[in-house]
Amino acid sequence: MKNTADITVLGAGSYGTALAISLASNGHRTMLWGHEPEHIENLKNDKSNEAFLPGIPLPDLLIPEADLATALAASNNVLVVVPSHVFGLVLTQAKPLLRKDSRIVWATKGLEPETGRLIQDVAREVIGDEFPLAVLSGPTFAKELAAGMPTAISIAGTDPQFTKDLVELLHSPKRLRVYANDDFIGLQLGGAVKNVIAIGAGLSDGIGFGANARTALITRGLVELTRLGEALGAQGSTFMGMAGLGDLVLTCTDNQSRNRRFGLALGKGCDVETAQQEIGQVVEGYRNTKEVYTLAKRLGVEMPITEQVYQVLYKGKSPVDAAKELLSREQKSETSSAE
Ligand SMILES: NC(=O)C1=CN([C@@H]2O[C@H](COP(=O)(O)OP(=O)(O)OC[C@H]3O[C@@H](n4cnc5c(N)ncnc54)[C@H](OP(=O)(O)O)[C@@H]3O)[C@@H](O)[C@H]2O)C=CC1
Ligand SMILES: O=C(CO)COP(=O)(O)O
Repeated sequence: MKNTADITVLGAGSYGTALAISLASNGHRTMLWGHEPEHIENLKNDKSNEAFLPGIPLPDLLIPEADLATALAASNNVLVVVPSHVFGLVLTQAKPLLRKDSRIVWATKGLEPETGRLIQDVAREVIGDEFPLAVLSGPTFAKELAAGMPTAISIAGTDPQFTKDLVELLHSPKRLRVYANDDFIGLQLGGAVKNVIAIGAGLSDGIGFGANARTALITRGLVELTRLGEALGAQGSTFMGMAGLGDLVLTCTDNQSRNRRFGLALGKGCDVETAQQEIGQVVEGYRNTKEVYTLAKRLGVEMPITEQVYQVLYKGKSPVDAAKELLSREQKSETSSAE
């Protein structure tokens, strides 16, 4: 009993801990693995994750664990919640320790660094084809989820039974509404692209533009996401749900979003490095911008907002010049898919 769990979470940062708290609060024995033994020791001693979610108690059914082999032996359900740039690395470390019946789900939002491939491609390359895969995504600030505030997410995967089991594990009639979705690609893409648009919304607000500009960015950002998604084989309707519109609205409008705060700081004149340091947690959108830009170029999909955010982050363009370029684009039909 001691070393078994209903689910193991890999990644003891803010979101991994929030999801582990949620699962344990639902009555499921949940092992939470983190790569820093000292951090895990602190979790055990403090019975909270003071570094990432200060003041929020860890339920008794949440078991912090520093040994990856022990964590992976404990359960066949493995929820990966590390930043996208280390997803492949963590899965490579996990591979020899996985059980034959392991099933892998991730809450990581992003694409593979440099190539812009979907996380599913990274997973398949590292662990092969035999393990069921799934993704969970949606508008979920870790702090609110951990505090038990009402939240909704979506889950999709390669194996309907795994998706169903994950919904059962995570769903709580009191706190967390979980929707099953059948668009595995769409759910992976939404979380990556919204990070880029959230930086764009932050840039706009940082410059001093208003609600009109922010809302136009959200709306046209949704068009960009849908266009890219459809080119990859996702369903356009997915992006009207939690992993598209839902997450875009959340992260473009609320300062809990690190991506939005990053954009805000740049819009006010801060440089990339200082802005990242001040935030102190992962700003996925910084890398995602390059990844989404690369993917869009490869597929020949036009994404003007992404292109301008890329120019600001990687080419030294000023946020004001990027805004001017977006505004001065040629006139066009709002609904034309041939833009
Ligand atoms: N926070 C949120 O509200 C949400 C986050 N997400 C997504 O969840 C993912 C994780 O983000 P989040 O938890 O917020 O990020 P944080 O920055 O809060 O935490 C990241 C965690 O990953 C750990 N980590 C870094 N490198 C490695 C590694 N090589 N092996 C193992 N662990 C490692 C970090 O450890 P260390 O501190 O030692 O570097 C840290 O504990 C991201 O893709 C994010 O987009 C999705 C929805 C909501
Ligand atoms: O993905 C998130 C909320 O759904 C978290 O957003 P940030 O990474 O911008 O903080």
